[in-house]
Parts: sequence; C-alpha cells; structure tokens
Amino acid sequence: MTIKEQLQHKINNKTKPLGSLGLLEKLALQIGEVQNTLSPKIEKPAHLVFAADHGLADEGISPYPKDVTWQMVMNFCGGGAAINVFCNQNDISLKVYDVGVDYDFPAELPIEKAKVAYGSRNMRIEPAMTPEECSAAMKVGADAVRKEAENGSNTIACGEMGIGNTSASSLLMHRFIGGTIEECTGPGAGLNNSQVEHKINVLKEVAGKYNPQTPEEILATFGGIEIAAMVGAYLEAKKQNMLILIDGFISTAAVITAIQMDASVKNNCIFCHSSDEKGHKIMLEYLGVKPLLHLGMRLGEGTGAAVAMPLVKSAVNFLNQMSSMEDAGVSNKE
Ligand SMILES: Cc1cc2ncn([C@H]3O[C@H](COP(=O)(O)O)[C@@H](O)[C@H]3O)c2cc1C
Ligand SMILES: O=C(O)c1cccnc1
Repeated sequence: MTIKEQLQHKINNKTKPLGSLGLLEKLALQIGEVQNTLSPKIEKPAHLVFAADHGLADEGISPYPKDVTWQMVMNFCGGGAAINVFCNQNDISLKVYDVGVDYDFPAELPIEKAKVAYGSRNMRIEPAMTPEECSAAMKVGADAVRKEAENGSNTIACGEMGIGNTSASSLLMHRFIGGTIEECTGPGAGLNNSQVEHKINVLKEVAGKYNPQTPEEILATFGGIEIAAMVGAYLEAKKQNMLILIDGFISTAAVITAIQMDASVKNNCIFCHSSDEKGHKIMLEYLGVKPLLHLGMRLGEGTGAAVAMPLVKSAVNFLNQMSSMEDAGVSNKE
C-alpha cells in the first residue's frame, strides 16, 4: 500500500462514520502525505511577516497613507497587531522582517533587518523592482525560512505589511491567471466604489505598459519587495518539505507566483481561509482548492493562517489520538 492508501485506511478506521470529519480528513491525509508518515506532527510553527513599501502608493490606490506600513511594523514590535494576538494564542513564533520599508527603524527594535530598498518603485513610471532587487528579496524570504527549518520548525506561514500591496497582488493575479483587471481588483484596506474605479484605471495603465515574460520578470515588474520575499520563502519551504499555511489575497498571489516557478509547492500548501477581497475566490478556484475557513476576513498580515492553526492541529490530533474501530470494539458498517 502507498502511504496515501495507508493514511486513508487509518482515517477510515477511526471511531466515526466514514468521511464524517469532512475537510479535516482531507487535511490529515495531506499532512501525512507531505510528512510521509502515519503519525504526522506540527513542530515549532513559525510565522514570518515581511514588510515593505510600494511606490505605486503615490497614485492614491490605497485608502491609508504609506506611513501606516512603518507604523504597523512598530505595532508588531509592541505586540498590538492582530497577528501578534493570534500567534500568541496559538503558540506560533512570530518574526517581522523589514525587507523594504521606507523608514529607518531604531536599531534596538526586535525586527529582522534585511532591507533590500526603501520601497519598490512606482510602476506607473518604472518596474516595481530591478531583477537584482527582486532576487535579493526572494533570498531574504528563503534565508528566513531556512533559519526556521534549522531551528526545528516543520510548519511555516507568511504574512505581509505593505500599504498598496493589494494592487501588486491584483496585477500578479491578472498576469498569471488571466482575469480582467476589474475581476482582479477590489477595495483592499477599504476603498469606496469610486476609489476602486480609480485603482482599476491605474492598474489597467500599469498592466498595459510592460510585457514581462518569465515568472521572475513578472514578479519584478508588478510585485512588491515583501511579496518577492514571500515567493522566496514558499519556494524554500517546499525545499525543506515544510507545511505551508496560506493566508488571503496577497499570500495567494505570492504562492501562485511561486507555483509558476515550482509547481510542486502547491502539494505542501494548506489554504486557510477565503478572503473577502475581490479576486481571492477566483484565485482559489484557479488553484482548485477548498479553503478551511470562511470568516469574511480581509486583513492580511497572515492572520487567516494563524487563526486556522487549531484546525490544522485538530487534523493531526484525530489521526494520532483517536481509537480505531477494532481497538475500541466498535462495530463497523455492514
Ligand atoms: C492599519 C492597517 C493594518 C493592516 N494590516 C494589514 N493590512 C493590509 O492592508 C494593506 C493592503 O491594502 P491596500 O492595498 O489597500 O493598501 C496591506 O498592508 C495588508 O497587509 C493593513 C492595513 C491597515 C490600514
Ligand atoms: O486577503 C488579504 O490578504 C487582504 C485583503 C485586503 C487587504 N489586505 C489584505
């Protein structure tokens, strides 16, 4: 029997009606397959938040000012952001990487200092990153994940902070999935209808201005420094055979980009929730995946991944701890 067949047999013989743990059964099967064991474990789950600014923010495509990026990084350091709360609650370690914030942080702050540039460029004028900046950002992500793996982690999630990054994500989605800019563009952190119309016009202009071909060129042209770091992180996490918990619209744009570079990344991904940001459902359909949670969340920071951690643990725990029909003396279906 293959490991998949053995896992399915183990799941089917637990003391429950066949299939009655629904998506948790699929999750247990996936985790067991990734770890190639009938007794998988979640070890030292780690959450990495990558922060960077976006030159395109100068074009009024976000409802919030660019300064919110560095201000939220300070808030992460103070423990006051949503991602701090959910990571604390679920015993997930949290690190914040300054990979491209347009601000000089005080040296003593507990930030991982890995600044590639003071923000991406305004893509209405020039590509978001040079190829060198893009690969440097990807390396930051990869190195960050390798460090966690060396420390014994086998489960990773990424989050981001970057005012304007839903715009970059919409452009990546448009380019990789092929939907119209209208289908790929939503309110982000809370634009009203006429502001979304302006965002769509800006993104249409940017999308028509360049014609990059390879996934790396597309990422450098339309991405963001923190998104490139996430792409590098996901690629490395697959190399380390870690479980990869995926958040919402921005994380999914990053993982779709990573999948263009290494299709096998998808096998290790757990799609944690369906974001309310327009376009996320289309992304999930494109990937052919069912997310665990539908909470109407649209925050980012990796929060959807952090709140799904108890479900991931439930999947692993029922597989490891539930009795089998035989052991508990429970009669099976006739
Ligand atoms: C206070 C605040 C905290 C956040 N935490 C995450 N985001 C989210 O909103 C931003 C993307 O939305 P847009 O593309 O519309 O700028 C990203 O930083 C994302 O992580 C936040 C946004 C704000 C305002
Ligand atoms: O789903 C997300 O990642 C998201 C949605 C809106 C704003 N920021 C992030």
